[in-house]
Amino acid sequence: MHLRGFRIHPGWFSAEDQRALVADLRQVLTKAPLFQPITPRGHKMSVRMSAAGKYGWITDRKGYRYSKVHPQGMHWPAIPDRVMDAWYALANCPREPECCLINWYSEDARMGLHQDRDEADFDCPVLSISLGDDALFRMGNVERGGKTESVWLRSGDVVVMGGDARLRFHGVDRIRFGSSTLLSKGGRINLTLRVVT
Ligand SMILES: O=C(O)CCC(=O)C(=O)O
Ligand SMILES: [Fe+2]
Repeated sequence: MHLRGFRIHPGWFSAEDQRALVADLRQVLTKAPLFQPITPRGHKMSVRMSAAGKYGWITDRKGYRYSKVHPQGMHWPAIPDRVMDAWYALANCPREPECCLINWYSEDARMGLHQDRDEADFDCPVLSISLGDDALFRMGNVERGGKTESVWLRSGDVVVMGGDARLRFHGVDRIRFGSSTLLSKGGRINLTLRVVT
């Protein structure tokens, strides 16, 4: 995909680092369990979510927003150091991420085209880490509609979406269930690091 501000770092996390990262995330998820997000219109999203950091991104009947607390009321756990390392190495941004959103895709999960625009500072990129099964990622335009381009993201890949790519519509059409052995039950985890305020 040739788009200014969109960079894929294939296999940035080694197989060993990916396993360590999954162990880190298991710790996070015991403190902040995955939940089923509901859109403001009342539809269940097919991914399950949680977060680490000062803020998590949540959605329910009241709307999309960043929140300092999990839907069950607790604060979010700290962002694992291994995740922060990717930000320091690749984000090229003087600010620290305030949210590590965790999306868990089971066999039939997908994510419709959307913009990430609930953050205050669009000069900072969104950094995305893929773990587990391959995902067909689609990138569109700053407005809905028009031509899109797709790319398969694999376990260990890190994507930086900044500059011209920061406010483009994007989504995940599907995962290739069982394509990776990283997660014992299959599926995919995506982490996105965001500067929120
Ligand atoms: O799962 C992905 O690769 C993308 C996730 C995403 O776009 C988001 O969480 O806003
Ligand atoms: Fe997004």
